[in-house]
This record gives sequence, C-alpha cells and structure tokens, in this order.
Amino acid sequence: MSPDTTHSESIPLLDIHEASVLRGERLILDRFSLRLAAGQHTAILGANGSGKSTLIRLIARQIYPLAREDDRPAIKVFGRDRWSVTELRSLIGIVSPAVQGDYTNEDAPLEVFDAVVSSFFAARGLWVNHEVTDTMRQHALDALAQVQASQLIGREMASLSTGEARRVLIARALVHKPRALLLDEPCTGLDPASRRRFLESLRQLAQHGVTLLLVTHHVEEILPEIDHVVVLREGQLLRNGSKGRVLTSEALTEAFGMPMRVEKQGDYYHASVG
Ligand SMILES: Nc1ncnc2c1ncn2[C@@H]1O[C@H](COP(=O)(O)OP(=O)(O)OP(=O)(O)O)[C@@H](O)[C@H]1O
Repeated sequence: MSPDTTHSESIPLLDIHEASVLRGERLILDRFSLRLAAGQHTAILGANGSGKSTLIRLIARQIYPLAREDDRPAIKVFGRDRWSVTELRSLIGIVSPAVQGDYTNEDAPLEVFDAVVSSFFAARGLWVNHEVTDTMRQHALDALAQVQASQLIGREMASLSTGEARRVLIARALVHKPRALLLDEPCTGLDPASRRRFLESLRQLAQHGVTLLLVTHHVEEILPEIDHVVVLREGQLLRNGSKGRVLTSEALTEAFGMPMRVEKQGDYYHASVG
C-alpha cells in the first residue's frame, strides 16, 4: 500500500472486527469490534479488569488475536493488518506506566535527551553504532519543547518526578510526528495541579493534529477536545458514541457496577459514586 493511501483521512485509525484474545485459559476479549475514524480523539473508559490494557496491547501488537475462521484480519490499523512494530510506532506513539517504569529504572541510568533521540533507533538509549543526525537532534529538541520539557535535558530519567518523566516519554513518542498517541492512564501518580497542567499540554497536542486515544478510569480526565467515548465492561464494548450520549449516570453505573452520578462541569465531566 502506498504511503499516500495509508495517510488518507478516510481510512480509519482503528478497525477491530470480532477480535478474540485468549490469555492463559481465559477469553479476555470476546469477538470485540470497534472502529475509530482517523482524527477522532477518543477516551476508552472502564473499570479495573474490563480489558483496557488488553486492548492497548492488541493495538500495539504486543499480543495477537485468535485467527478468525473466515481468515479476515481481526485488526487493522490505518487500513493495514501487517505492520512492523517500528513502523507502527511512528504512526501511533504509546505511553503507559509500564513503558515509564522501564525508562526510569535506576539500575540502568538514562539521560533525558538520549531517552528521546534514541527513539529513532527504537532503542532505550544511544549505542556506539547509533549515528544521531542534525535532523534527529532537532526533532528531539522540538518534541521536548512541545511538551515543555526542554529544561529537563541533562537530567537522569530516574531523577524525574512522575509527571516530568511522562512528558519526556511523550516527547520520545512525538519525535516521529505520529498521527496518534495512545496514552494509558497518563495521569496516574500526578497531584491535582500537575494533573491539570499535564491535561492542558495534552490539549495542545490534540489541537495541533495529534489524535489522542486516552485510556482512563477517570471521567474527569476526558479533555474537551475528546468527543468520542468508548466504555468497556468484562471484555465487551458496553457503549461507543459521542461524549454527550455515552457519559451518562446510567452508562457509568452499568460500567462500574455501582450507582454513579455524572455531571458536566464547564468543558469537563465529573463522576461520583452514589
Ligand atoms: N496474562 C493474563 N493471563 C490471564 N488473565 C489475564 C492476563 N492479562 C489480563 N488478564 C485478565 O484479563 C482481564 C482484563 O485485564 P486488563 O489488564 O486488560 O484490564 P484493565 O481494564 O486494563 O484493568 P485495570 O484498569 O485494572 O488496569 C482481567 O480480568 C485480567 O485478570
């Protein structure tokens, strides 16, 4: 497929068709279908164990669906079912707490700029055989500036706060100028003020051409730019539609198995138990 057709806006970002995922003996996703248009900022919401991480791992090609009886591909990303992981990363950047743990490991020190620029080599840090070009250097500097993290250059990743390290990892994903960013629980570990600042920086990305797929337990983190919401429950798609239609007390009560009250507060939504 030519790069031009791959980048056509008419091709969905994600097209999952009756995908089933088995982990151990258990069917975690059961004939799961979901189609997201290119450019459609989306929040993926669900209780613990509802299948959010499994879905991310499926999109990231860390796990594979069961083969379908009719041999049709169960998952296509930007219209294609075959991608090398490196190719895919340059179209969808993925930032998750698991990735962050790997980059902030004190036993394997890593400087901030190296953490970002080494993304060009799909490596964790630079090695002697990696030749960093001026263009790569500039893209890395631009990406760090885009998430207000330039001042962190020179610091060890392990010395950063949770929010700082997360911004650096988003910069690492942004060096490829991806079309989409898949963020798994991006506000975990942030205090309320850091969370608000961090969400504002995500809004900037959303407004400048990066499609956001935000996986969260928290309705409060759904940015005004996100208009599409997917709710999972027990490995199934419970709701899928516009924010106004999906973020209701009734839907969240069903999703979390407990009475929930959803209210709109300005451009954001708020949910409480009871
Ligand atoms: N490797 C595995 N083997 C067996 N079961 C698994 C495996 N990985 C996940 N599961 C199960 O699959 C279900 C969905 O897990 P998943 O991690 O996708 O949920 P989640 O929505 O991301 O949860 P959380 O919000 O707690 O992170 C859970 O019941 C979990 O116990």
